[in-house]
Amino acid sequence: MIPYAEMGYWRPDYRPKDGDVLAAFRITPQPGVPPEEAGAAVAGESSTATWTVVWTDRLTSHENYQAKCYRVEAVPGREGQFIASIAYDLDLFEEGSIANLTSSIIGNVFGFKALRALRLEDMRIPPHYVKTFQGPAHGIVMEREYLGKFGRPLLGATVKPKLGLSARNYGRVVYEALRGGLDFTKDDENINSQPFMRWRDRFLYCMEGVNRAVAATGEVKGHYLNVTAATMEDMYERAEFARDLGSVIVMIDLTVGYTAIQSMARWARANGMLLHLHRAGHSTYTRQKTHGVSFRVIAKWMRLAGVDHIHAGTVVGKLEGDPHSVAGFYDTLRLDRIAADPVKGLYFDQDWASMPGTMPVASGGIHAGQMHQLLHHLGEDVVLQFGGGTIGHPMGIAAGAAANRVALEAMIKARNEGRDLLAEGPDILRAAARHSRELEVALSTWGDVTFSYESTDTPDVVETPVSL
Ligand SMILES: O=C(COP(=O)(O)O)[C@H](O)[C@H](O)COP(=O)(O)O
Ligand SMILES: [Mg+2]
Repeated sequence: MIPYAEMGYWRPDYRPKDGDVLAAFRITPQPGVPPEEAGAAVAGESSTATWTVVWTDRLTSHENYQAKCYRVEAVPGREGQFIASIAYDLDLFEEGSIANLTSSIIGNVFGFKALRALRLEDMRIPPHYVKTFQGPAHGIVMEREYLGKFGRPLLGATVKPKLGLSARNYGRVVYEALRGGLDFTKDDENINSQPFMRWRDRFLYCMEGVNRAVAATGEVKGHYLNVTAATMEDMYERAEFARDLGSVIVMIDLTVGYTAIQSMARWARANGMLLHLHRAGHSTYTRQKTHGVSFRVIAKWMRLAGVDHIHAGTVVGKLEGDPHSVAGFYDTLRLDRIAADPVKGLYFDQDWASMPGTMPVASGGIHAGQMHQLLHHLGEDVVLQFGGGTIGHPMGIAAGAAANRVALEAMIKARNEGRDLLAEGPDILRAAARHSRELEVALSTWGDVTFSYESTDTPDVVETPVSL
């Protein structure tokens, strides 16, 4: 076997071009494999190479098409781990196709024997390639304009229990939560069209709940109707029915796959519907810190693919995610130009070339008592999604919704007055609760609930000095 480094995939002299796609891989070579050879192998296997030289290379502009590992650096404090920086010529990828991009970048290479583990930490998508994607069907600015809601995070709730409610009872939860003060309710990731509630019945009762809540409050409201299904034909049928019923938003799960997501994004733009993406399944490959794909890369791909919303972590809730890397995910989704920042796990500068932003959704074990932390960490352009933290309220669902709305508005007012949310947050909440029995009960029920139980996860903070 000819070493990949000798085949031209290790090129420490190479200077990336503006139009190159760049990737930062965390590599853990097998014992005895030099890190430069492991980096070259990743470059080779994710671009043109096979295990030996083939004569047909000479029929192509081979050197141009070879991905180039141009830097390998040891990760301080993590023995045996290195960051390999790899550049890919733009000609290697089909325009506007996440499927094609990923078949190269994460295609074969994660099973490669020369490596014990491999993690795709970040990518730089050059504006030349960004411009070939549709991007979010509408984006954050248009979403706010459609909804007429400005200056605060949006509020939502996932209907619980996840499975088993009949359509009529499900629609009652939607109505109660929306009339109580939320902007959105949401199907859970695994609600599709099961025997206990078929999709058409769910859509009808949910939209009845939405319409009654709109009439009662005078606000635009929505329910994310999950159109995830076995085939594109089924998804289109469900989405069209949602549109015909007057829904402002539909939802899909990450499990449907990249091509289906891009198709639904195109449909959502053509039909004036917001598109919500639940990242169901992502932790199977994002959570391990030495193998898999970082969620910041998934976030980047999904902004390109064209979703308006994506679940991106909460910092304080029940699910994994440290504050620095969650900040990196939110920046990736919302900002137009992002500077490399190793503390946030951002390895490269990223220029989105005015592609609209995707609204991050914070969901998973959050409640009104954390409102100061949520606003502090996550900012304003975010959907705060309280499932148990609405539907579990002792006074009922509408009361749970009201508690969240009062807590949010109190916190926005305090922020606008320049108060220190983290230091004064609990006092601000207690003061607001003097005028809101719903918030008072929410705080006494969940005020002490935190999910800071010892996590054995290594924080996903980047210790490497790598930046472009
Ligand atoms: O059902 C919920 C939250 O319910 P609850 O509010 O009752 O905890 C969402 O599916 C998860 O938050 C997904 O996680 P993530 O948003 O991290 O992808
Ligand atoms: Mg869920």
